Amino acid sequence: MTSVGGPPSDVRGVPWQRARHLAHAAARPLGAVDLPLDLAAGLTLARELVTRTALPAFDTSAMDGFGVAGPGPWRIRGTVRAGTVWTGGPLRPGEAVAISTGACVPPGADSVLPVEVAERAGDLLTGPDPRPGGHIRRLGEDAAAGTVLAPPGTPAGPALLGLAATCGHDTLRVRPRPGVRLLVTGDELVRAGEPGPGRIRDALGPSLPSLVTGLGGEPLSVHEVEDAPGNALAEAVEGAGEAQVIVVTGSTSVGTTDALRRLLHDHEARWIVDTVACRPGHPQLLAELPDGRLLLGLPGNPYAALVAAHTLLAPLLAGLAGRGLPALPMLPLTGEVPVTPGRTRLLPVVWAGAAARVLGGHGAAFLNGAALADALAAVPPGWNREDPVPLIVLR
Ligand SMILES: Nc1nc2c(c(=O)[nH]1)N[C@H]1C(S)=C(S)[C@@H](COP(=O)(O)OP(=O)(O)OC[C@H]3O[C@@H](n4cnc5c(N)ncnc54)[C@H](O)[C@@H]3O)O[C@H]1N2
Ligand code: MOO
Repeated sequence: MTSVGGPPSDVRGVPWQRARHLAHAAARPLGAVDLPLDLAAGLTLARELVTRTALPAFDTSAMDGFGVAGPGPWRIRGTVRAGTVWTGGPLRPGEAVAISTGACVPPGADSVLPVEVAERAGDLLTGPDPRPGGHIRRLGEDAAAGTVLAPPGTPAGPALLGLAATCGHDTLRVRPRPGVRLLVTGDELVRAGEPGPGRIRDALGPSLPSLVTGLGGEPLSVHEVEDAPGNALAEAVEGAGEAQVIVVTGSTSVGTTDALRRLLHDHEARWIVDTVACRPGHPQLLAELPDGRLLLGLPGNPYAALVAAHTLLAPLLAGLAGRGLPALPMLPLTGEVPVTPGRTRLLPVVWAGAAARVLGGHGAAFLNGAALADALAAVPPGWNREDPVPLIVLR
């Protein structure tokens, strides 16, 4: 493919894995903000998570039963419930307290006897000889105070939020979701009902916002942009405002209406990727505008656009959020695997035991396979049938 504006040849026809790395490296992480835990959900840690207290913060009973000192039988001196502290002084050998799971073990108690194995008659307790330390979660046995529990770049998922609360944090320092403005080009597109002759339904306006959200971005708006005449695309790019990323769909190819490459040339954009050696999705592109905004061009064909979003947008948003390049698990493939010489082939797959099975319905304009897929397999050029392939997990 030729392209207007003469991007350097080393960014053209970039190998698929290299394209991912280039997109990730092009992103400078956004500034960090302190947010309450609920608002930090789904964002990315901008600094390490350190526990403020030891975990657990006190010797904790792991069972409902009796805290006992030394071998039995024992005399029960009282009760200690979760949330309270025993104030009756250290237990001496032969003494016990009734204790709840989660309660603070009194000093002197060296194990907890679960209620199921204990026999109580009044304040007399008997039971099997306890294992020293049995059923006690010792102060600091999970982590000492000040331990680093998660590095910067960790997503603030449900477990991390719970962990942060456990550690005594009310807020987290996180990087916000990168804002993404979506510009959908194509005069042939209609937005509702069945399309008439020569017209087709816009498949990308309805699908890209949730895709952006799933990749960690903030979809700001979807604008429909006229192909021609005039400079509607340039105006839309100018007007895209605060967005860190502008995604343009369609207009990536070399037809007379494909204004995007001309626009990048006119704006003296810095090319990062100009076409990727993959199928579909070959014409995708990524460039940095002089004001620092990143502009991503996705091919108009819907499955090609999806593939391209997972190739360039996912690493780009990860980089802006301060995350690492998304990891790609590997599995062998079953089913019919079309290959394209010299190009990575992106194919929809479903989980099939210890392998992934290739689905049909993956023409560049057809989303049927992708709609049913658990993942996209990235089959590299020169692939051997037995080799595991990298997978982009969709669900
Ligand atoms: N001479 C060449 N022509 C084309 C090449 C090429 O290398 N040389 N590459 C082909 C490939 S591969 C693709 S992919 C497309 C990319 O085209 P554009 O990104 O410029 O997109 P359009 O031309 O506007 O549209 C392509 C196709 O997709 C349909 N479309 C567009 N937007 C949407 C949408 N939002 N929802 C559903 N369908 C959409 C559009 O109607 C076209 O059928 O270029 C090839 N051509
Ligand atoms: O590469 Mo196009 O993106 O096949 O349809």
